[in-house]
Amino acid sequence: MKKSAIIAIVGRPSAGKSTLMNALCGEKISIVSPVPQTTRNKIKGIMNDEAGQLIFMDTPGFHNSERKYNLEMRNLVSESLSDCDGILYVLDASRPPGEEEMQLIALLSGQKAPLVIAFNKTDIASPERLRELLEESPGSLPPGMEISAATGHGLEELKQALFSISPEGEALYPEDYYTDQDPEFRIAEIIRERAMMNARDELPHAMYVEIHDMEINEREEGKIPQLWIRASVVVETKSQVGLVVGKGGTGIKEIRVKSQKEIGRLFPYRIHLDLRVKTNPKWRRNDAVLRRLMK
Ligand SMILES: Nc1nc2c(ncn2[C@@H]2O[C@H](COP(=O)(O)OP(=O)(O)OP(=O)(O)O)[C@@H](O)[C@H]2O)c(=O)[nH]1
Repeated sequence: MKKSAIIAIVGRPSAGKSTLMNALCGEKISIVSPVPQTTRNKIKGIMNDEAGQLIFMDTPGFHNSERKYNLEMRNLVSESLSDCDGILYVLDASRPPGEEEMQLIALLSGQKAPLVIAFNKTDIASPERLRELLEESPGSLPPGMEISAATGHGLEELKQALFSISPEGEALYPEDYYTDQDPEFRIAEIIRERAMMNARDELPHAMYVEIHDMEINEREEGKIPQLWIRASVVVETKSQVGLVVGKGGTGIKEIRVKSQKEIGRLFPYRIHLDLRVKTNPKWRRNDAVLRRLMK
């Protein structure tokens, strides 16, 4: 009998959860960025294997902070843990463990779901300090496995460990599904990722993408139809608009052209992206916007 499980991925911001999920699922599902805390949503990646199907819920980066934005994140982490069959805890071997790591370990020690622990980034650092930390923790935690999401080291063993904690069952999704995200969401994520790559230091967290309109236009016989998208990069202040637009509009043009190309790889259409930049001051303190972004 095959296995079937929902696995929540937990770990500090930038531990490499998104990179790992992409490596395991073989498709670009959750956005990857060198800036911490880019995963705002509960995104599912689906891995099909001879042994069965694992559905990953990529939880947001866990942050020990009282700010409203981060509190919403923590609630999401706890929510994800309560409706899963197993938990994959990813630790970053290249960073010293801080207060956040201690809190996560405490949170995970109290969970009912079986746990697999992975020390990531072992291509650049040794996980010895993290190993000691787990051994010292009062809860009974399983030993960590050494992996590198970047090089693929240890990923086969990790898959086996995940299947070993998974219950038997029928696959929940057809095998050719790799994500259940809707196209609008994927498009917004691609544009957001592009915009973040272009942005400077403080900007990324102050930005989200809104899709206003999408339309498929049939063209002449024999030509692929056009997918027309109207979207905005939304920032908090006027000065940030300038940063995104860039000198003579070069910044926003680059975001538009590169996003268009990437969206074109996902959908069987010729893509036309109409992209603007607008402001929505203080959106990070606005409950309605936060709820929509975290749906
Ligand atoms: N050297 C090395 N770098 C890695 C590895 N895995 C991830 N990274 C890098 O670490 C950074 C953060 O990776 P992400 O996958 O975005 O991390 P995350 O845990 O999903 O981050 P949040 O979305 O903020 O929670 C990126 O620059 C990755 O390229 C690894 O195994 N080795």
